[in-house]
Amino acid sequence: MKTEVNGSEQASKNNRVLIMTSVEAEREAVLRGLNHDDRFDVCVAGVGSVAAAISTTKQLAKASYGLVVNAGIAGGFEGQAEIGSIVVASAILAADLGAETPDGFLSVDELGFGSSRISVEAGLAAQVTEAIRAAGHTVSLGPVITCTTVTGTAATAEALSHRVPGAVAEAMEGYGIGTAAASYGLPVLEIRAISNAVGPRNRAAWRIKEALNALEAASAVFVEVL
Ligand SMILES: O=C(O)c1cccc(C(=O)CC[C@H]2O[C@@H](n3cnc4c(=O)[nH]cnc43)[C@H](O)[C@@H]2O)c1
Repeated sequence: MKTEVNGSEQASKNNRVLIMTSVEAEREAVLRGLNHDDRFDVCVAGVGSVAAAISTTKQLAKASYGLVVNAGIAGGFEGQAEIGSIVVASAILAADLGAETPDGFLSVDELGFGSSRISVEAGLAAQVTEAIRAAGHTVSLGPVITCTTVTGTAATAEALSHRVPGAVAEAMEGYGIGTAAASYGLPVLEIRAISNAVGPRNRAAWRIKEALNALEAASAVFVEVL
């Protein structure tokens, strides 16, 4: 739709935001942070890229948005994102989409079958990061990887951080949600709160409550910047 502003015709911007989480507990944390702002729809995507891509596509077919955000909890890479902190993706990468060879991993890009990378709006990601920091929270901006399998050994954690230098966090839906958003020509962001360290499996050490509190705090910032 075009509107007349100060005598010049400008495209009116759709300011509605679709936020996709993996599970209901994350959705509730985001809703608490948003404080009933009706510019935002918050939907459960399911776990894993495929479920998330399908759910996102279905929601995008039902209503019109200007931005899609994947929000939830995640594993943080050692030295990059501590438990209870927040990460904002500078890019979303499908880190295990490709082929294993005796000489190492080949991404789908290297295989010539597409792209394992979803770009985010760099300016907006930086703005959200700054706003979260200004609100007094610990936040890192960096690549967030999407994996089909939650990492459970130090060897896999190390291989992934070599594969994606500077990766700050690992989750399971960003690439699927980003692919759905891109198919509608929409920008995407991925914002996660860290519940556990990426490495040897220790489910008892996951700090889900702490991460959900951080996710709620990050979501309160969305109201001002998105
Ligand atoms: O048990 C609960 O109360 C609970 C509450 C909220 C979320 C959960 C989940 O298990 C969410 C699964 C979701 O979390 C992401 N995630 C978290 N840590 C990792 C990780 O180390 N590696 C990969 N993914 C991680 C992921 O996106 C899952 O879909 C439970």
